[in-house]
Formats: sequence, C-alpha cells, structure tokens
Amino acid sequence: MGQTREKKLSNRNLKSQQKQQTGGELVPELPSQTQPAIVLSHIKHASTPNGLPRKSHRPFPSSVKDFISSKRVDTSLIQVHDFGPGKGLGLVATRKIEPGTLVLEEEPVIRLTEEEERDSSQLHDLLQSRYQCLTDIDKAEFRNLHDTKKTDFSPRQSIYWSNDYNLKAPRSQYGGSCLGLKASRINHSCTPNVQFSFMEPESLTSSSAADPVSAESASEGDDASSVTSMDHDDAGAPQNCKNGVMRFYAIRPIKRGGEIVSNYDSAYLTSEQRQLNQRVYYGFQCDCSVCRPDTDGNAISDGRRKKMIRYRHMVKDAEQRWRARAIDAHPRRQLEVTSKLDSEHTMAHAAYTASSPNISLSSMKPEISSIIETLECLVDLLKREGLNGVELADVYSKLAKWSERADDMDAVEEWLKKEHATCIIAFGADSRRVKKVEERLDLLERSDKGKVKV
Ligand SMILES: C[S@@+](CC[C@H](N)C(=O)[O-])C[C@H]1O[C@@H](n2cnc3c(N)ncnc32)[C@H](O)[C@@H]1O
Repeated sequence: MGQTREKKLSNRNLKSQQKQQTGGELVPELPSQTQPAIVLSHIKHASTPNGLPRKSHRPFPSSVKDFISSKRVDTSLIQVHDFGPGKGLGLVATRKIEPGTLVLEEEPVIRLTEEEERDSSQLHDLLQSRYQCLTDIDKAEFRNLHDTKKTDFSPRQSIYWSNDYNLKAPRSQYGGSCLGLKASRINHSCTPNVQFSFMEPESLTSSSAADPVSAESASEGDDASSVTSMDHDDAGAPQNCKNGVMRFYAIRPIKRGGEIVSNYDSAYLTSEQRQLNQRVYYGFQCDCSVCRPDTDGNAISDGRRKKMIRYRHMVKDAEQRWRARAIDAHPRRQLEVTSKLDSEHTMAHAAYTASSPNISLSSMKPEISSIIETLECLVDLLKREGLNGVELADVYSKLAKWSERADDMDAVEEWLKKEHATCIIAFGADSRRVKKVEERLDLLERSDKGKVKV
C-alpha cells in the first residue's frame, strides 16, 4: 500500500499548492556554528594527519564509554583529507557507505548549556576552564581545529564558535552547543549525506539508550524554531557524564572517497540566503552542486527550495489556525494519537473531536485535505533535493498528525511507518525518536486505529 500511495503522491500536481497562503517555519535548522565570523583571515591548518585524527585519550565518564564501545562504530570508515587552501581539512569515506550507517560517534570534548552560553561575561573563563580540563593531546587537537578568527572573541572562543554544533531544540532542557574533535572536521553541504543527532548523557544509561526527537518534531507543529535537525534527548540532568554523544548517520549512499558532509544551516533557505549565512557566520562560500551559480542544478534546486519554504509556511499557518480553533472549542478532551506522548504539549495538541460542539469535521475537511496535499508535495521536494534526514522525518510526522485530523487512520499508520523507516536511517534504531514512533504505532494498533481518549 505504501508504495502505491507514495507514487501517487509524488505525481501530484504541485501547481494548486502554489496558490495557497504562506506562513512560518517547519524544520529546526541543523547543526550550526552560530556565532558570526566578522573577519576571515587566512586559515592556518595543522599539518594533515595521516588517517583519522588521533584517538582522544580523554577518559570518558563510564556510561558514555560503555555506550560508545557498545555501538561498535567502524572507525576505519572515514579518514581525514586535505582539500587544500580555503576548504581545508574534511572527512572522506574509505569505502562505500550505505544509508543508515553510523559514520561517526563521539563524546564532545566541550559542552556548553544554553544557560552557560547566555552569560557572555563568564564565557571566556568558562571555556578556558573546560579547555584546561582536557588532556594535553586533546588540547593540542583543539588548538589545531579550524579557526575563522572571529574578531570579537578570544582565540579559544573563536575556535569553539568555528566548530561547535548547536544543540538548541524547543524541548531541550539544556540546549546550548558542543564541540567534538572529529566532528569538527566535517565540512558543510547544502545537500548533506550525514544527519547529526545528539544524545544527552542520561539517555545513554537507560535501557533504550536513545536520543531525542528532532527540534522540529519536539515542537510538533510549533514550527517557529529554526534550529534544525537534531535528535535530542533531554530528560533528566547530566550528572556524571555531562557531555553526551554526537552521532552522524549516513542518509544517502556515499561512494568511496566521497566527502562526508553535514548541513550547518536550514534546508529551508534559497541559495542566496544560504550564501549570505555562510559568508557571515562561517566565512566561506559553498560550492556544492546546488550552490554553484549559473548552473542548471542551482536553478532547479532554488526553484524547489522556494516551494519548500512556501509550503512550510502554509503548514505552519494552518497549524496555528487549527490550534486556535481546537483550543477554543475543546481544550483538553482529546489528544491525537500522533501527539499523545508529547505530554508537555497537551494543551497545544488538544484537537478536534467528533463530540466537540464548536468545530465540525466536514467544515474543516477541505482545509485538512489541502494541508495534507501540501505536505505530500513537500515530501516529494525533499526527496528530489536529497534531504532524507530529519526534514523528511518531520514532514512524515506532520502527515500522520494531519491524517488523524482527517480521521484517516490507515493513512496515519502509513505515515508513521515512513517516519519510522526514515528515523532508523537518520538516527539509528536505538534512538529515542524511533522509540517514540514505535510507541505511537503501538498505540494506534491497540486503539484499533481509533482515536485515543485521555
Ligand atoms: C567546522 S570547520 C570544518 C573543517 C575544516 N575544513 C577544517 O579544516 O578543520 C568549518 C570550516 O570549514 C570550511 N568549510 C566547511 N564547509 C565548506 C565548504 N562547503 N566549502 C568551503 N569551505 C568549507 C570553512 O572554512 C568553515 O568555516
């Protein structure tokens, strides 16, 4: 059934969607080096390491160490390559890598919570003290990392902000950022072939060692975030093992010698917007296949991205209208299957029920169908752009939610299954997001595809 529907969806005429209204954001943007690079001077690299960067000798907190060793990441899959002046070092595949392969997993050597990041007066001292805790080998590796020479910052901070990954997510208790010595060598592409995710340390000790939902899905329809594409587990407080684990899963086939690339920014930007961000924040000009100006690839991709942005706005607007109506009509009576597990968002997800006196399903059906079609078009565009990671998973999640609103429980199951398959590839079968989708599928099964009363 899935195949047939998928085919049907991808053949839909996109034109009708273009006429619809626009709105806000959908997917939280990806890993990011968030601080602006004001001036870029010549970047001096460490001499090219032979093979992978040296293994960190920093003692891992035990649960992190056990977790990482239990994953058996094949560290021979990637090696450092020098791309020369400008781009500098990067990671390349030593052999063909299939989607769903865990390409890199490491504990960040430095982690800052959002609260720590906020206090700029303390940041210099804080980073200095975190740096001082590193082993001599890690200190040397840190000093050799790429430095965009951010003029407003001390040298340590400049290196940190040139290489950190943003961990902000709507439901993350800690947020902030982190820096991994190996992950820092991953270059950017607007069509990434790996998906970044992050596991808070407490999730590593639980039986379902897991990670979180993406910032996008964590907000379930609250598309305001622009922090993209993370799997983020944030329950409980980091105590003994405070740094968590960074993971990068292949989301597209990577050929032998192919570069490992992640997206530093949102996928929902035109090439002009991306280039501006890259210049201002990261100090480079991307020359990936969809960025090279005056090429067919660039023009086609830009056309798709513009539609993606518009459709995402349409969905966000519809979500806001839905919530406003649902909360007015019936604040707490029912949770949707697709969001039942997001207890924090109970109010926000209170939705239409047949018993609701103020909303009639029939009056909303045309709007619901239109949003479902818009989301289906978004799936098609994301696939054409090769954006097979969190962006795709998040749109499947929304399709399940809107299908439930349409009372089409067969479709809910179908979309949840697609989200499940996508998340296994992008975040790993043991990820928290995969577990959450499995719980939703179980719930659906148990409720015999009916709605679940709270
Ligand atoms: C996190 S570092 C990545 C590793 C870095 N190339 C190195 O030598 O360590 C980010 C920096 O790498 C360079 N970079 C990353 N992606 C690039 C791309 N697609 N094209 C050109 N330079 C890139 C930029 O200088 C950017 O500020």
